[in-house]
Amino acid sequence: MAPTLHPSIDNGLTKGDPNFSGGTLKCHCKSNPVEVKLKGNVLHQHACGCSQCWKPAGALFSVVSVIPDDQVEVTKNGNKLAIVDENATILRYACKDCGVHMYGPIKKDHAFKGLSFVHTELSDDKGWQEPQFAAFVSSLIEQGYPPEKMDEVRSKLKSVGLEPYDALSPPLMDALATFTAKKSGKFSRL
Ligand SMILES: N[C@@H](CCC(=O)N[C@@H](CSCO)C(=O)NCC(=O)O)C(=O)O
Ligand SMILES: [Zn+2]
Ligand SMILES: [Zn+2]
Repeated sequence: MAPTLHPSIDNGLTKGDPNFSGGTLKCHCKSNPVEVKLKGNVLHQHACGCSQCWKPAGALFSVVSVIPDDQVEVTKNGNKLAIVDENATILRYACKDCGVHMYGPIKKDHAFKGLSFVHTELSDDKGWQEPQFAAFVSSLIEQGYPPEKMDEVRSKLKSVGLEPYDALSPPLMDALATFTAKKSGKFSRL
């Protein structure tokens, strides 16, 4: 049987709306849910197989994207939020009651500083950018997934139009590498 990647990609992707202007994320709490308003559409939406991104129950992958920090506003029950790991690059703010990650800014010196990681499946609004690729696919194995089933996972990702990578996509990896080269002064030698 084909593996369950994520409910929003298992049966094919839903195209986003290029004119979409944002919406509200809600955590899974039945009462007093945390709400986060996103004042625009997201960028670089992707499936992520890493161990740190929040995944819904039963899913192998997270679906995660970024949005500029100034387009993120906690609008309800922000007192329920706490940072999952203060030492991580992405400071993931999760609901202390249901565990859902609501937003994750990067505050340290980094190529993606100024962007927050978010999960648009927490919103009922329609039009969010569709996933563009699959990242950190081999990381599934680190979490106990059988290596011999990885061909099946990669085939299923490809069948829905998601190119599998074992890190981020090449343009994003190039952006990270460019940042590193600039920081270390390597560009001055070229
Ligand atoms: N094998 C590790 C990889 C974790 C990892 O590097 N994750 C990336 C992508 S998260 C969204 O795309 C990352 O940038 N992490 C920084 C952070 O999480 O703070 C694993 O599976 O844990
Ligand atoms: Zn909650
Ligand atoms: Zn991740």
